[in-house]
Amino acid sequence: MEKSIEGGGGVAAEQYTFVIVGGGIAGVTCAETTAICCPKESILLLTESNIIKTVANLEPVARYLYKFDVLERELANTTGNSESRNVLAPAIVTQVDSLQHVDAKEKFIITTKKKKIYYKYLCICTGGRPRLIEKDNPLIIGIRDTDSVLVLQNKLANSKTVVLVGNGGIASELAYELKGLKVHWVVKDNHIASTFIDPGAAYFFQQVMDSKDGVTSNDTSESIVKRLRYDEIVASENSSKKGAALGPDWHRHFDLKGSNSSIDKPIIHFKSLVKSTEEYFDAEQNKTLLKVELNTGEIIVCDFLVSATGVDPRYDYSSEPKFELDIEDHGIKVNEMMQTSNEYIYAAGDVCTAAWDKAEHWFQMRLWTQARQMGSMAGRSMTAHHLGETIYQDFCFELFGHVTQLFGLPVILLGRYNGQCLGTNYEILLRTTPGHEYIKFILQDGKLRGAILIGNTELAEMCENLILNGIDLTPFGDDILNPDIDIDDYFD
Ligand SMILES: Cc1cc2nc3c(=O)[nH]c(=O)nc-3n(C[C@H](O)[C@H](O)[C@H](O)COP(=O)(O)OP(=O)(O)OC[C@H]3O[C@@H](n4cnc5c(N)ncnc54)[C@H](O)[C@@H]3O)c2cc1C
Ligand SMILES: NC(=O)C1=CN([C@@H]2O[C@H](COP(=O)(O)OP(=O)(O)OC[C@H]3O[C@@H](n4cnc5c(N)ncnc54)[C@H](OP(=O)(O)O)[C@@H]3O)[C@@H](O)[C@H]2O)C=CC1
Repeated sequence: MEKSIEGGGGVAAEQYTFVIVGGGIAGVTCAETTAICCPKESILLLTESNIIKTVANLEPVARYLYKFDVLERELANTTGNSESRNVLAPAIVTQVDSLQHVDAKEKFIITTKKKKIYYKYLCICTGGRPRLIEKDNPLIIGIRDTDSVLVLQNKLANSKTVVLVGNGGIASELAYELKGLKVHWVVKDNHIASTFIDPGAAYFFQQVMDSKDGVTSNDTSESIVKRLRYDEIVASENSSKKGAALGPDWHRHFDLKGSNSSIDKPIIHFKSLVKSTEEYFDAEQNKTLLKVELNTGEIIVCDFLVSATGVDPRYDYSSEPKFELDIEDHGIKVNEMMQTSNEYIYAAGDVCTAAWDKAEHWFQMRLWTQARQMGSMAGRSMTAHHLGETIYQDFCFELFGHVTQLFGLPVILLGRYNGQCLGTNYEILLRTTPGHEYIKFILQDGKLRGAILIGNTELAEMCENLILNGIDLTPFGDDILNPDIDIDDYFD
C-alpha cells in the first residue's frame, strides 16, 4: 500500500509501487491491467484532468479485431489534493495533478502541486497534442479534447466560412459533419482521407457524399471486380486530376452546425497547401477575419481555420536523465515490452514511438486501439518485471487492425492496407458496389498482405487468417472476391 515518507527539506513524500501518468485510454488501461496483475500493490493514476477515459462495450469484430466505446468518467473526488478510488478498480488511487519532473536516478516525480512521489515503476501515458500549421493564433484551432470542441462549437455559432486543413481522421470526420456554413477543405493530396484510404475508396466515398440520401439500401448497382498492378494504380492516379483525446462518435455529442441550413457539402481544394495567413479587421462585420492564401494562389477569407494536421507526442515535463526520443516523430522510444531507455520507466499510447523490430503485418498509428493495446502491454510488463516473471509481447502486435467509421460507413483496415512499405511489387484486387461496399485486397507474391473493407465488413476474420497464415491465393485468381462464391466458407 502507498505510504507517506520524509521527502527531504521537511516535505512529505508519497511512495507507490506503480505510478501511471495520464487519464486517457493508454493510462487507464495500464492502471487497470496493473491492478489485475498485482492487486495487492499500491497503484497511483496521476492525471491533470478529473475526466478520465475508459473502454466499454468491448465487442469482437473478428478474431483479433475489437470495436469498443470510449466513455468519459468523472473522478468522484475532484478536490485536488485528496485521492479517489471509486471509479476504477479498488486498488487504484487517482490524483488530479500534473507531472512536472521525473528524477529517474532517485525514482521519484515532482508534480505541479509540488508533491514528491516515489515509484518503483513509472508508466508515462501523456498522449499527444494537435500539430497546428501555426501556433498561438486564436483563429487557428486544433481538435483534441472536449474543451477544444467547445471552442469549435462557439466559433461555429457566429461564423459563415471555415477553412479545414488536413486529410486524415479529424478532417474527414469534420468535412462530413460540419453543416450550415461554407467549409473550404484544403487537401494536400489528389484525393480525400489519404491517411486511411486510396484514391479508389475516396472516389467511392465522394459518390456517397454526393448522393443526396447517402447510402440507399435498395440501390441495385452491380458489383465490379478488378485486378490492378501497382504501376496501373499510379498511372490512373496521375491521369485524373486539455485532457484526453475525444472518444468515438465525439461529433454526435456536439452540435456542429452553422446558421445557414442550405449548405451541407464542403468545397474541396485538392493538391493545395496553406501558404500564408493574415488577420484583418472587417469593419462591415465588426470582427477579425482570417485571410488564407493557398499555394495555388487562391485566397479564402474565413472566420477561422481548423488545423487537423496530425498529433505530436506530448511531454511538457522535464526528466533527468532525458528519455531517448525517436528522431522522426519525437515520441518516447519504447521496446517491445513498452520499456523506455530507463528500465523502470515504461510508456504507452500516443506519447510513445514503437522502436522494436516490428512484425511483418503491424505498424504504429496513433489510434485508441493501439493506445489500449500498448497500455495493457505496459501494465503486464511492469508487473512481470516486479514479480520477476518472463512474458512475451502480446499477439495483437502481429497484425495492424483498425475498426472505424468514415463518412457514415463502417470501415476495417487490416495489415498493410494501403501497400505501406511494400514498394511497387504488389497487386490490388478490388470489388466495389457503388454506394454499398468497397473491398480492396493487397496481394504480394500471391499472398494477402492487407485489406480495406468499407460498407461490408463480413470478410474481416477471413482476411485476418489469410494475412497471418500467408496462404498462396494464386490458384483462386479473382474468385477470391467473386460475390457469387462464398470464399469465406472455404477458408473458415
Ligand atoms: C477528434 C479525435 C477523434 C479521434 N477519433 C479516433 C477514432 O475514431 N479512432 C481511433 O482509433 N482513434 C481516434 N483518435 C485518436 C485517439 O483518440 C488517440 O490515439 C488515443 O486517445 C490516445 O490515447 P492516450 O491515452 O495515449 O492519450 P490521450 O487520450 O491524449 O490521454 C493523455 C492523458 O494524459 C494527461 N496528461 C498529459 N500530460 C500530463 C501531465 N504532465 N501530467 C498529468 N497528466 C497529463 C491528459 O490530460 C490525458 O488524460 C481521435 C483523436 C481525436 C483528437
Ligand atoms: N476514424 C478514426 O480512426 C480517426 C482517427 N483519428 C486519429 O486522431 C489523430 C489526429 O487526427 P488528425 O489530426 O486528423 O491526424 P492524421 O495524422 O490522421 O492526419 C493529418 C493529415 O494532415 C496532413 N498534414 C500534415 N501537415 C500538414 C500541413 N502542414 N498542411 C496540410 N496538411 C498537412 C497529413 O498529411 P501527411 O500524412 O501526408 O503528412 C494528414 O493527411 C490521428 O492519430 C488520427 O489517426 C482522428 C479522427 C478519426
